[in-house]
Amino acid sequence: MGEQVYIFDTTLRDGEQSPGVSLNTEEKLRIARQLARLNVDVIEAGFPVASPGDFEAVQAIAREVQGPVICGLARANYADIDRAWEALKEAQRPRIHLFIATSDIHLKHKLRKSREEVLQLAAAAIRHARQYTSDIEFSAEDASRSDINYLCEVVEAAIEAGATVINIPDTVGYAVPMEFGEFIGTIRQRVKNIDQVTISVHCHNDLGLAVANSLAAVAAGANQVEVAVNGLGERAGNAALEEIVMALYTKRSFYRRETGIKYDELYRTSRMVSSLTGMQVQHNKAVVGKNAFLHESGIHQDGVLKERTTYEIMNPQLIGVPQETIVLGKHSGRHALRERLAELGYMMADEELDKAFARFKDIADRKKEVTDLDLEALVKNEIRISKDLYHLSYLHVFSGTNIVPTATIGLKRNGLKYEEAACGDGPVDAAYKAIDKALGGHHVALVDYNLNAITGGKDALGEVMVRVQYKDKYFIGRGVSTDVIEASVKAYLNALNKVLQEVGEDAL
Ligand SMILES: CC(=O)SCCNC(=O)CCNC(=O)[C@H](O)C(C)(C)COP(=O)(O)OP(=O)(O)OC[C@H]1O[C@@H](n2cnc3c(N)ncnc32)[C@H](O)[C@@H]1OP(=O)(O)O
Ligand SMILES: CC(C)C(=O)C(=O)O
Repeated sequence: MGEQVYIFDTTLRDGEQSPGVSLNTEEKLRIARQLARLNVDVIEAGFPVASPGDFEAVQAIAREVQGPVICGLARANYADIDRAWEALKEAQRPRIHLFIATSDIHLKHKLRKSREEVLQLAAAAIRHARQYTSDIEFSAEDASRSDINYLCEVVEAAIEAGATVINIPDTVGYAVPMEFGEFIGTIRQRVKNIDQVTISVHCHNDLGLAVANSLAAVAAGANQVEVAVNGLGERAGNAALEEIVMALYTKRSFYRRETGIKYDELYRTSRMVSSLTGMQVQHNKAVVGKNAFLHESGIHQDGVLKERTTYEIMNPQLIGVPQETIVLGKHSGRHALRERLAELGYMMADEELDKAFARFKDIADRKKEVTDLDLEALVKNEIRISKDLYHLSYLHVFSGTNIVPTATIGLKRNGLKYEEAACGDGPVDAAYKAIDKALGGHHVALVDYNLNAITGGKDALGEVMVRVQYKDKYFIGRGVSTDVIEASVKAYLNALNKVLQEVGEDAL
């Protein structure tokens, strides 16, 4: 096979810039460990100067995760670079990723600097970073809307100053494939010593072209692609890791390039990231969507039964889609549960498995068969790392036609009981108001409420996901039960517990 294309994963940095996504350090560590198992080449762990939480997560990943290069983002200024290095310095293979915009629109309105000033800033920042490490990536933000002559000048200066990876981002997803391929080709032709560095691309999906543009760049000679699991990222997201990897593999006779990715970890990684970020994967999403390997119509089913490849260009087993050979129900034990959860991407410590097992048995008593979707719903809360302060002791709700919905709630915290009652527009509203009163009021706003039936049938589990906001931070809470009011209460309490765990009593 041909030359390698390096997979640079930015789920933990640009991916976390998805509106509404906020991961804590433990959750980021879990994702980073899984990315290492997937064998990505680079993990962009965060933007250390952005917040103490970001710094802590990058430092924890740099200390623990071996194998991939661990990268931290910094603007082209010394304070950002010093902070990034402080977080990265214990990594086995650290990389500082510096960026500054090169398009006139960004220079004029955002940076308020001349072309010459930006070129000098970029070069000085790279020289400053070089004192810490020889692995320096430089990104020309908004490259695809930059004047190509100026862009080539900046890239040349960046290489001269010591950058070892040159990243050409399509920051606002403005490029189209043929144009972007030619753009990369021009940079390769014009820039002195470009063959001495890795050429990277970072494409956004504003026009739905992030994957197509990245592949066009690979065909034109780029050898690093920046991606995020499930296509997460700012606005419409980044190029989806699983789509790039499987396109390069499936069309290897065309691209003649390879990645080091362990394909059978792809599905697991997608599930884990979806659970931890709360960003659901759309059913018809390529490669990892629920429908990606389902065949609905008769002619297709007939074809697949005769020969799978009539309608499948990828083998679901290759990417680790679990094959359901064991039916989980009330007679199943811990081993079967652990195995199935691992197949779904949930590697559980013994204590977590015990909790999940107890919840599984509870549900299995009420449902004949516990499906993969039920299981995921059950364990999602177990793997969102948080220590609950308030626990639900009891819930009574009166609701119906022509009566005012009323809820009574009993909560426990450190052995103390908190009980309150409230009326509301509906039973969920009443229960939430009762919780708010029991906590003595708080400064957290409910911004999103979603109720899903996990599987069909009368005995379906209801999964409620809420998103709450405290200042500029979002927290996701989940609750699962065969009773949707109980699921709603659990979800809200789960979110409030997370706020309290991270922010402390100031939130009250
Ligand atoms: C394309 C991308 O995805 S870039 C990464 C985006 N990610 C983030 O922004 C992470 C979250 N951000 C944050 O927490 C904050 O924006 C911080 C902590 C990074 C900076 O906060 P603040 O210092 O308050 O600055 P603020 O964000 O309001 O403005 C950005 C400043 O950085 C400057 N700047 C922006 N990019 C760069 C750069 N690459 N190099 C140097 N300066 C830059 C802007 O011109 C502006 O400067 P000004 O204050 O002189 O006008
Ligand atoms: C920092 C750079 C690589 C970026 O995220 C972008 O340009 O979108």
